[in-house]
Formats: sequence, C-alpha cells, structure tokens
Amino acid sequence: MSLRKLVTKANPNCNESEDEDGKAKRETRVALGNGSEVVLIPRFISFDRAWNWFDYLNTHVPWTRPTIRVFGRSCLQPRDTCYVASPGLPQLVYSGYQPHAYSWDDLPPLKELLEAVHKALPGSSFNSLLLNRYKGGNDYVAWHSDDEKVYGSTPEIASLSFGCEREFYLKKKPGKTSQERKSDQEATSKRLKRNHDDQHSFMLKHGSLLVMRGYTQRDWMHSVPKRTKLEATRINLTFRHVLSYNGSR
Ligand SMILES: O=C(O)CCC(=O)C(=O)O
Ligand SMILES: [Fe+2]
Repeated sequence: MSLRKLVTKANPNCNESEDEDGKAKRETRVALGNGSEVVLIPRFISFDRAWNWFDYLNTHVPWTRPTIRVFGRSCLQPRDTCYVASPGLPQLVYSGYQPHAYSWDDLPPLKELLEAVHKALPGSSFNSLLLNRYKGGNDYVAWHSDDEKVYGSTPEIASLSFGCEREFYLKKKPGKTSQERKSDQEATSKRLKRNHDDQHSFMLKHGSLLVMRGYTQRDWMHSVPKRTKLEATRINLTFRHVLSYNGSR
C-alpha cells in the first residue's frame, strides 16, 4: 500500500481524490444533493485480472435475453441478463419479468467478487446480483431507477464493469414539489438548458466500480445509451441488497 497521501480537490460537489502528484486518481465522489451520492473507483480490479473475470463471466454465466414489458408493449430486453440471489429472499420482478434466481453456488467464483466489494464498502451486505451483457453498441439499458420495493428506500448498489467501456448517464427526475415542477416547466417552455448539476456522465472502464447510494434511486434515473459502431462486449454486475419479507435487513 502506497504511503502517498490522498488530496481532495476544492469543488464541494465533486471530490476527486488523487495522489498528491495529481496522477493516479483513486476515486471520484459526486454529491448529487439531497442525500444522493455516487462514487467511482476507476481501477477497482487490475487490468489483467479484470480480463480473466470477463472471460469467466462471458463463458460460464447462463445468459438469457428475456422478453420484458415497456409501456404496455412486449419487447426483447436489449441486453443479456442473469440473476443470482441468496436463498429465501423475495422474488425480484422488473419490467414485468421475474428472473430465475440462480444460487451463489451455481457460480462459486462470484463469491470472491462479492467479498472484494464488501471489503471496499464497509457496512454493505449485498445478497443479490444482477448481471448484464451488452453485445456491442446496439445493446443498452434505457433510463430507469432501481427503485423496486424489495431494495428499500435508500439502497446501495455497487456496479462492476468489464470489457468494452461504456458511458453511464445520470439525470435528475423532474421535481416533485410544486415549486420544483414550476421551475422545471419554465425551463422547458423557455427552452432553457436544465442545470448541468442535474446531469452527470461517467465512463465505466474495464475493472471499474461505481457505487450509487442514499436517495439516488428515488431522485435520479440512469442509463447506458446505445453507441453505434461499437462492436465489443461489455459485462456489468450490480450487487444489491434485497430486504427480507418483513422489511428488516
Ligand atoms: O450496465 C450498467 O452499467 C447499468 C445496469 C443497470 O442499470 C441495471 O442493471 O439496473
Ligand atoms: Fe439500473
């Protein structure tokens, strides 16, 4: 472990922790306001080890491309998926689709990744994992929030990326209070640009870890948009904590 001190940039919304020589950035922390926060650790897993993980996941995960329902219509989900969960948890249902829950014992090496993520995020206790595979730039995830009831009101979600880097967008949901709604409407009708604090983008590199926490799922949406001309595959793992039936941890 290097003894070089971490220094923090002055911007109060974006603490970019860097080595004191300003080179190897360890993590970027973005305070989204009102109790929402995102943290990005660009090199969570080293390059070579991350490729080993990519190969393992690409070949051993039982990927499926399910039919989901979006705005009342059935369509093929624009990416492959797989779901792993500890036994006895409430079922996950999203976009009218209930994925089969594989057990951690079906893919034992995943426990190693789970342990590494737990170690990096003290206090976390993930018990489920949603895996996505984007086979080129036509595959994407549309704007959404992971605000399913099973995750509770302030879920921490840890997202590991492997393979082709892709952009990850965050945008603030339209205001809920009448004052917020009014200023949103005024901005739209005057064709004003929305506040740039209402949108963020991150490049999710091979081996990176992105963490969303606090009220990020309640107040923000995220997406990984299509990228034409991109052919390489990306695999993403999101670790989540599903609450037990009685709502306790
Ligand atoms: O692929 C990603 O980075 C995000 C995936 C995601 O948002 C999800 O599975 O809910
Ligand atoms: Fe998501």
